[in-house]
Amino acid sequence: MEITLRAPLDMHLHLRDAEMMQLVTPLTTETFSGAVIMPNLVPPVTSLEMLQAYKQRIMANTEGHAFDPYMVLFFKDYTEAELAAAKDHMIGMKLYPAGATTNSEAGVAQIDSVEHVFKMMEEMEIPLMVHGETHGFVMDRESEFLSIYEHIATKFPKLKITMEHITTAKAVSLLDRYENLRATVTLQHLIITLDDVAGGLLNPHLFCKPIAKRPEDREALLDAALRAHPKLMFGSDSAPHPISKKECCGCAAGVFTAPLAVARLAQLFDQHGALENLQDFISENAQRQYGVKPAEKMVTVTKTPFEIPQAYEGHGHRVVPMHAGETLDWKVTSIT
Ligand SMILES: NC(=O)N[C@@H](CC(=O)O)C(=O)O
Ligand SMILES: [Zn+2]
Ligand SMILES: [Zn+2]
Repeated sequence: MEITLRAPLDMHLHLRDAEMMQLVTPLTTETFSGAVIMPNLVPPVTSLEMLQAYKQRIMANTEGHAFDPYMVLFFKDYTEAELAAAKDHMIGMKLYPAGATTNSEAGVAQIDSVEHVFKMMEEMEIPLMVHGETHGFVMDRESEFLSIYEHIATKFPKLKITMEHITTAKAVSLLDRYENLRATVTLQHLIITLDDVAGGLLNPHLFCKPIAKRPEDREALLDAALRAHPKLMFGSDSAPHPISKKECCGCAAGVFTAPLAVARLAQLFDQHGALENLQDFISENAQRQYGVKPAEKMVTVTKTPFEIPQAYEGHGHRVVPMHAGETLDWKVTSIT
């Protein structure tokens, strides 16, 4: 059994910089036609110059694969002139509540203090992407943030807002209530719950922000993905960290899934008899939501064993993927 996917897109991806970027970039550009490149570098991508230089560094590491990096500016209080200059070079701006996740210290402390930026973005048709978590109790952070999404969506009805990496049933239900809200969902949040992270022996390689939630949340996310809800897009949130930052005390948040994402999604959709909806979930929904026309790429995935390595190594780094050492039932077998 096999399926051929046209132009897979990853609408939420961390490629990092320097040696780590050199190691992980080809692992995405091989199987994806395009990806939304998150700007939480150190320091974050906060100017057109930084964004263009970062794009060039990425393009120097695609190993010749056809690939479009959809660049993103780290949200801050920009002037109208700065936004106007950057607009055609980016797919949107990413808002991080200060301190909510990895490298977000330069994020926004008071969201109601930046509404004038939302206004400009709405007028200039610049999409807003959001890491939607409060600083509350870890399991409630996303739910508590939903009223902020509702407030922004209502006050700025023409602003397109992406709820990044949603993890709760309540977030799924917002998609049908607000025209201008859409969302990405990761691979891991369709598969795991908090039990897989911390219910037995602690698994640092499944620790990410937002933390995986309850079985009923996973069910709602999976149901929406399997029926390719038109406002839900695949965004891996593949977030590599060096092994020394994961297997340690004070583990960094982030799950590395880029090299297995397409194969694992095919396995998941097949298990649930929904393979025919994978094309929409992994590409068409994003094309329609963002109006992007991705690079041509046909990726054939076959029901055949795929041994996931214990780690991906190179450029002085070692990164452990999700499902390390396991064998998947599906594998990418041809890319043209
Ligand atoms: N998801 C994560 O757990 N980590 C991401 C940041 C983010 O997307 O919140 C990272 O950059 O490592
Ligand atoms: Zn995030
Ligand atoms: Zn992320």
